[in-house]
Amino acid sequence: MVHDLLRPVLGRIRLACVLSALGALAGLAPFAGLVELADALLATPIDRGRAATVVVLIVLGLLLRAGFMSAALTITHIADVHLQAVLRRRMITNLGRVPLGWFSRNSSGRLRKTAMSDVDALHQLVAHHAVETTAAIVTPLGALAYLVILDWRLAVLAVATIPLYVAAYAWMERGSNDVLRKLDDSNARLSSAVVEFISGIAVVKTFGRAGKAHAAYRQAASEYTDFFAAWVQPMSRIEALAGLLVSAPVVGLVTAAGGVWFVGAGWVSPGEALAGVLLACVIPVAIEPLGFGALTRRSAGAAAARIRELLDEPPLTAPAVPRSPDGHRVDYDDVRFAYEGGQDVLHGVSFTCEPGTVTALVGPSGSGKSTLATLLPRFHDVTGGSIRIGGVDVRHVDPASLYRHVGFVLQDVQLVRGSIRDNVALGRPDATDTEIQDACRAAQIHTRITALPGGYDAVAGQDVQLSGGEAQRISIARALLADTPILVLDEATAFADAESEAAIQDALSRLAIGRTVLVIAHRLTTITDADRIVVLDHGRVTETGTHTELLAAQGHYARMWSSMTTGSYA
Ligand SMILES: Nc1ncnc2c1ncn2[C@@H]1O[C@H](COP(=O)(O)OP(=O)(O)OP(=O)(O)O)[C@@H](O)[C@H]1O
Repeated sequence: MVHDLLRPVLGRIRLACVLSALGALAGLAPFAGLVELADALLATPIDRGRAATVVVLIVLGLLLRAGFMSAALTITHIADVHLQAVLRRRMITNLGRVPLGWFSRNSSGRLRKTAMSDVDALHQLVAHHAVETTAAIVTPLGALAYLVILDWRLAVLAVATIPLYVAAYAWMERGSNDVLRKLDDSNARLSSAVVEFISGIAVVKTFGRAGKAHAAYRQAASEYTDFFAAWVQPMSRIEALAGLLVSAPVVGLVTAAGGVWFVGAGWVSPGEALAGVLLACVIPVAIEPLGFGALTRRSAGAAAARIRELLDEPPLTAPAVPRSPDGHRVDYDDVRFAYEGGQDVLHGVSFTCEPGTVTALVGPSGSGKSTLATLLPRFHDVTGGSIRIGGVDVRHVDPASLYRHVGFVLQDVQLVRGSIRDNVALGRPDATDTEIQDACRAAQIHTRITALPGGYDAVAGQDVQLSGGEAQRISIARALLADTPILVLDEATAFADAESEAAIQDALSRLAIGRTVLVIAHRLTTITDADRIVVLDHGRVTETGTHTELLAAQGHYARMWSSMTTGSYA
């Protein structure tokens, strides 16, 4: 999976690995040089010429190592920047094509994490991991090969303490899967206690249960700490001891003692024994990055999975030969729909919105009003039947041009990070200031904007925090300016202050003039003038007609109307 994501930079990473291997080998040259130097200095008389040449070669080796390594890291860092740009571009392109309903399921926090942190998590992998791992493998292998060439016994001596270290680690790791599973369980209990405590804090406090909720969190936290400490304390002692076995002083001491013995036995020269000691000390340090590498691979793997998921999100299907709607009549024809993996929430809904009329969807909470309305701008695609605009199935209209026909003002208004002017002009970036201001006047938000310190240049979310009602009026101004012939509106419910609500209703009425409007009605009082009311219940149309007709029919709507007067319509 990770490999697949790295494809655009694999060639560069491979080149960097070759350079890193060459750097690692060049880094061993000084050790070979030291053997030669020792031989030259211990010779009688001292071989000055050879010693000088060897010093030059040692310096050259060090310079080559630095040169190869920095070239390798430069290449991988450039590759990393390139890959980040490629991945972010691909993510944005794909997110621009996924159905809008996808964004309701996925929080912007999650998206931001993937686009920023997860892409960053690949940095270690691309910029450092391959280069450092190559060096970590080539350095000890090269060192051992060199020692074997000098004398195989030196190679054995150099790695003498490593089997003990591995044995200590294996002993420490025994049964760790079981322990890690228990640790995970304990961690999950702690996380859920934290989430419960934080997300429910308002309710918990209101009902005076803060102490109890806090106690549950404290208990989960102390269980986790106790368990972790019980597992980690003996391990850290063993780890410290095992670490000693591969530490430079211990390795140096063991190899020096062995070296003295080898020289005494006449197997190696003093210079060769010295190289054995030095290289034995280098090996544990050189292989250290291999341990971190596992961690890097694991976290990059998890990040890659999340990135992959975003990139693989299927786009909204686009027609091979797009068709243009003929007029603005909207037909729902036997529409069925089920959310992913769920049961049908709409069971064959049919009705028509005539051009220039207002159609209101009413029904109890959960009856499918929002689902039905948002199928028109293709937040999701129907699972059965069809929705047509001007006689053309919405799936046969080019997605980009669909939004020139259908606009929407929903309750969950998204303001982009930019000036108020940019936010209003989102659908028509070429709009003049006068047009923008006219739209804002009609949407009852102009006066509020001009009262802001920066006016139309104030940046939403930075210079100014707009209330839900204000943000909705901005989105109404946006829809007015975009001037789409068909509109999906979600009637305001959530705003406590009556003035703001009246302003929104007034703005919505202006917006509706002359368009084909489908409005999700949460209260019946606001839609008594609608040209047509479609009553939904459990995903089915139970009645349609005008307010007067439906009251006269004395059916579902009439019952809702009368219960509303007692305040029980949801
Ligand atoms: N994103 C979703 N994923 C799965 N099921 C969903 C989703 N959104 C809504 N539903 C389900 O679809 C059904 C219809 O919901 P919908 O929001 O369309 O009803 P509604 O009439 O608009 O309700 P309300 O007036 O409370 O907004 C409900 O059973 C709801 O649980």
